[in-house]
Amino acid sequence: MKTDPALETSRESFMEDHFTGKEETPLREDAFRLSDEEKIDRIRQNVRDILLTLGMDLNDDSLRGTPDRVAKMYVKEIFAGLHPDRRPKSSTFDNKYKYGEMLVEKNITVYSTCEHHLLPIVGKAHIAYISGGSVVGLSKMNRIVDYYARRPQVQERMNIQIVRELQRVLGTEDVACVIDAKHLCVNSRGIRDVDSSTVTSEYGGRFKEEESLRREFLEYINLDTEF
Ligand SMILES: Nc1nc2c(ncn2[C@@H]2O[C@H](COP(=O)(O)OP(=O)(O)OP(=O)(O)O)[C@@H](O)[C@H]2O)c(=O)[nH]1
Ligand SMILES: [Zn+2]
Repeated sequence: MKTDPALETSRESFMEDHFTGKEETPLREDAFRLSDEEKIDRIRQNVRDILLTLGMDLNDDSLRGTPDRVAKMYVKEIFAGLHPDRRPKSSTFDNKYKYGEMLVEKNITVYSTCEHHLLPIVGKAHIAYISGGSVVGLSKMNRIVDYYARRPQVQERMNIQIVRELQRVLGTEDVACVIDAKHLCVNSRGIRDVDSSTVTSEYGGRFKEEESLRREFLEYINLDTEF
């Protein structure tokens, strides 16, 4: 594990050049004014109101704990990735073995929540990068996906956020991510098309420039995509 000053500088200049803010989750300025416990208290009451409005009897044994369960689930689980304190610490290592080919971490499970309907998005993310001097622990890629998934999301933004974070951590633009996911707002309600899924991609650096690299990546993850 290391903090290479040259890499730090390249990360900083990368951030200045590329982090435009457009891919940021739209948050209010006072998003973290309330503590988690205060948020849970409020949401518990809000969920209670929704259920009462729907006519549910909250004295029923099975329903009594629902407002509390939902409030805790929102704050501590499915939307926990809104809090910057929960951004995973991604340790990097020297690429001592000089591995110069792409590394692919595929079939990373994605559980997210569609911000339009607050229904689940379930799928797989596939990540590739080419080391520019440092390598990242494999599990950190899964952790980065999980962090950005635990927010109200649209798939396109989540895809870009994952790539930007890995570019920052690795100090290289040569990062790619493809996400294939089912949106329950499409599958279980509305148009109710249970079979459709959504594929998004974000290619940085050499992946954007070199078709052969994109093709190699897609071959590794077995997706046939036309360019
Ligand atoms: N681009 C994008 N759209 C999404 C995502 N998740 C859900 N949507 C879409 O957001 C749209 C919201 O459209 P609206 O017309 O406001 O909502 P709606 O009346 O519930 O639409 P229907 O789902 O068609 O019934 C829907 O078409 C959803 O399929 C996403 O991750 N990315
Ligand atoms: Zn939706």
